[in-house]
Amino acid sequence: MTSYALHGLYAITDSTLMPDDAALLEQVHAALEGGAAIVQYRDKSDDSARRLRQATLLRELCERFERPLLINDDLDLAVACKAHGVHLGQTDGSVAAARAQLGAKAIIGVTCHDSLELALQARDAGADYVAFGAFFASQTKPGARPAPLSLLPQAAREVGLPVVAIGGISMDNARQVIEAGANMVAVIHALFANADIRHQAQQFSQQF
Ligand SMILES: Cc1ncc(COP(=O)(O)OP(=O)(O)O)c(N)n1
Ligand SMILES: Cc1nc(C(=O)O)sc1CCOP(=O)(O)O
Ligand SMILES: [Mg+2]
Repeated sequence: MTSYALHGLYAITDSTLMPDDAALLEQVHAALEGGAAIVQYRDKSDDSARRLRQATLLRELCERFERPLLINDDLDLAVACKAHGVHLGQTDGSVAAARAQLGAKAIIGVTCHDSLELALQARDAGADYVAFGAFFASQTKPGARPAPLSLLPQAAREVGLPVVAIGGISMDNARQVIEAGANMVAVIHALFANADIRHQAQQFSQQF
């Protein structure tokens, strides 16, 4: 497996904004053309056939661009579709189990909310990046627990892993989290609800 840069725009799919396979592929294609560095397939449905089909299509698309596809929540799906990694929330399973299934070169990311302590635990468990948020009000996840910008310089100094900022990131505020220490911005609404996804991805990518 190629080794990928954990830096730049981290595009996360949304099944409401991309209701079918064609929309999903077209929108992610535009994000990749615009420079998205990482793609995450995030689908909360229980339609396992659709999830496997879409994740496999996305993995093939990402490979054409030499960018990694990560699967949200679901290690079994990551294995089944031969994804390049998995993103785990605090109740989505252990880094050790993901590493054992996906191998040494897989990218494993962990949600750490607003907690440096959780990030240090994720690092010690073998994570490849840590994600903090929500830094701003999120349309996708309105109830997300808020995280302060002051966490980012601390994490950049103390964790020693690439840091992702998530939650309400837009072109109006991306600069703030990057200047505070984020290596990647994870975006759903401000990217995929935009009429020109390719241009928006370019704009985000140029912030780095
Ligand atoms: C890059 C990134 N960061 C955070 C999350 C959120 O993960 P989690 O807390 O498990 O919440 P859900 O996304 O599963 O609702 C993420 N998916 N990606
Ligand atoms: C999936 C997710 N996790 C968050 C967290 O804070 O952990 S915020 C969030 C939603 C991100 O979407 P948008 O860019 O539309 O706000
Ligand atoms: Mg999760």
